Amino acid sequence: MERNGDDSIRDAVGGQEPVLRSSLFLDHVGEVILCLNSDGLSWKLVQSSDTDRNICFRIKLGPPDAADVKFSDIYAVELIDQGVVHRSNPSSPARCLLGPEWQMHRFIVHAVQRSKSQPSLWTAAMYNFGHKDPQTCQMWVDRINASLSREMEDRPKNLLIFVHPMSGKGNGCQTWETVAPIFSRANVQTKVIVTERAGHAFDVMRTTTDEELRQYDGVLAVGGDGFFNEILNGFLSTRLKAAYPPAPADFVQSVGGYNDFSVDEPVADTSSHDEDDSPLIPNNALGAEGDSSYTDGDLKFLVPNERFRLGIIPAGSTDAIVICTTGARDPITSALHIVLGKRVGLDIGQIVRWRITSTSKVEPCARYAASFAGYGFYGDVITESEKYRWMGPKRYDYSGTKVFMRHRSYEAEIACLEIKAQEGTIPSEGQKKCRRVICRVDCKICNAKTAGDPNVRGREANWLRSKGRYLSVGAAIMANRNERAPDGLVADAHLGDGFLHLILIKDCPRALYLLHLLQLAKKDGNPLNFEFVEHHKTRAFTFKSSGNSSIWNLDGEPFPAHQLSAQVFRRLVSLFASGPLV
Ligand SMILES: Nc1ncnc2c1ncn2[C@@H]1O[C@H](COP(=O)(O)OP(=O)(O)OP(=O)(O)O)[C@@H](O)[C@H]1O
Repeated sequence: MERNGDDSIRDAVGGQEPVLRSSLFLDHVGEVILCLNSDGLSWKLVQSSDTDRNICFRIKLGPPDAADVKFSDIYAVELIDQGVVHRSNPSSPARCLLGPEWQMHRFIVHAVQRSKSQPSLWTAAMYNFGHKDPQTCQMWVDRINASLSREMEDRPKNLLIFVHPMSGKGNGCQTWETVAPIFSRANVQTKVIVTERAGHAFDVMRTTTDEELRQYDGVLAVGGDGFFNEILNGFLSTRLKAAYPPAPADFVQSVGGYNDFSVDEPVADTSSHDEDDSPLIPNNALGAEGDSSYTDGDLKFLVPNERFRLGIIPAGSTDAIVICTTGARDPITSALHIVLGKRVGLDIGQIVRWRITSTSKVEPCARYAASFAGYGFYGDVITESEKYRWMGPKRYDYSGTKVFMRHRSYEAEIACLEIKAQEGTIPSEGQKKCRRVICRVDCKICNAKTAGDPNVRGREANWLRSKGRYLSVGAAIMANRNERAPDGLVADAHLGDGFLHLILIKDCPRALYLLHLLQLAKKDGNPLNFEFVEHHKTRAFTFKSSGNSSIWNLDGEPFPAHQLSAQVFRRLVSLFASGPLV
């Protein structure tokens, strides 16, 4: 059957009828038929592959003849000055087909391109189209912008940005300068604060009025996990109204006088976009009216708040939160997640210190952690590494080795809330057994509307207890993948399932502990499969040291605590990210 021009256009757009089409010139490709479809743009080279015009000595020249870009991946479109449009790729090693250059009126479509070998790694692609008629370019820009307006609803327009200049290798400002053009192209207004000292971002976040905060769609940290933790704590310290974590009766008695312990189910099932689809939030984190968003009239900013998101542009020494939430440790990838308005709900751990030392008086102090809380080895490494900040990221290797050689263990009492065995897992089809599922984009476990564990309520709560000498106690709120632990501390921990993973490493010979650490450092390793390792998936735990002083590590920052209790708030904050494509 004879094919006409419209058939080939329909082929180029996947069979659907385009809303608009024109013949334009695409830089480094040639003359293309550009189509505006309901979900994006597509184009096809005029008179292309049948004559193999852009294949020279079997070498493919330039971008593909036909391609498409979804509106959901386009973050900006702009008219630019009249200028050169190249016919084919001049940077190609084979330049035999390099045609003429044309002076044209032009517009650029800015979009995300995913790496084929590593889909979590995104680059900012530019498609430079030209036409001799400026009106045609203007019309395309207007039509694309009109189509993008539907996508824009969830994209940020105004952001508060904190830059830690000394983060990681000391290039926080440089990292921000690299990604700033992405924000200006996407028309995002930014207020940038370069921090002058530790605690600066915390103070600003804590003291910014709710009314002022409402002007922003979110707050970004250009820095590492510790810096993000500072912003998170400044944000939550005055805004989250929550009861203390649930605890066993003897623990409550030991810190006597505080009755505000939550023994209710710590999560409520509501959902994200309609009434039945807002974030899964702690009952006890709701405002007095039980409303989880802004209250009209009093301009109060209540948490959780789904519209308002936090974000991270990685510039730190570890960047585990970014790796777990975007799948890449790359500032450009993170910036693109942010301007495209990606969203993922993050579980947040609330850690309440009751006593700093065994002799100090009871003074509850709540802190929040997004990724990890650890004691023993982890607390010692962070304490030691603070002395060597000048070394940059290498300080962790140096301090880790020193602490490993010391091989100290600590006596402590730990209790964690028992959960039903199948909670947070997806039953395999046709099988009774539950399979382990790694958290990734559109994770079914994180999006599941579970009602929580009824056993958590009141007196039915069952506490599992452990007492002895430990090399470390770790509570992983997310997998904590990083360059030293490619699968993280707990490979199948989830970003938004409402659980943390408590890992108790009991005292054991140094050689065995080394085996555990080596498994952690290995891809597809099995660090939890040792007799001296106890692993509990839980919603809450308590800890009491038998020694005098002890240091915890919260998201990579030291936190002295002799006695503490902790709980997880399911999807308490929203982050500009979509989860990793692991
Ligand atoms: N201008 C500043 N000068 C000194 N310290 C700062 C400044 N701004 C922030 N800080 C502190 O530096 C600490 C560490 O920052 P950050 O997390 O960015 O770097 P990192 O420790 O190198 O990275 P990571 O946490 O990923 O290991 C934060 O807790 C923060 O309080």
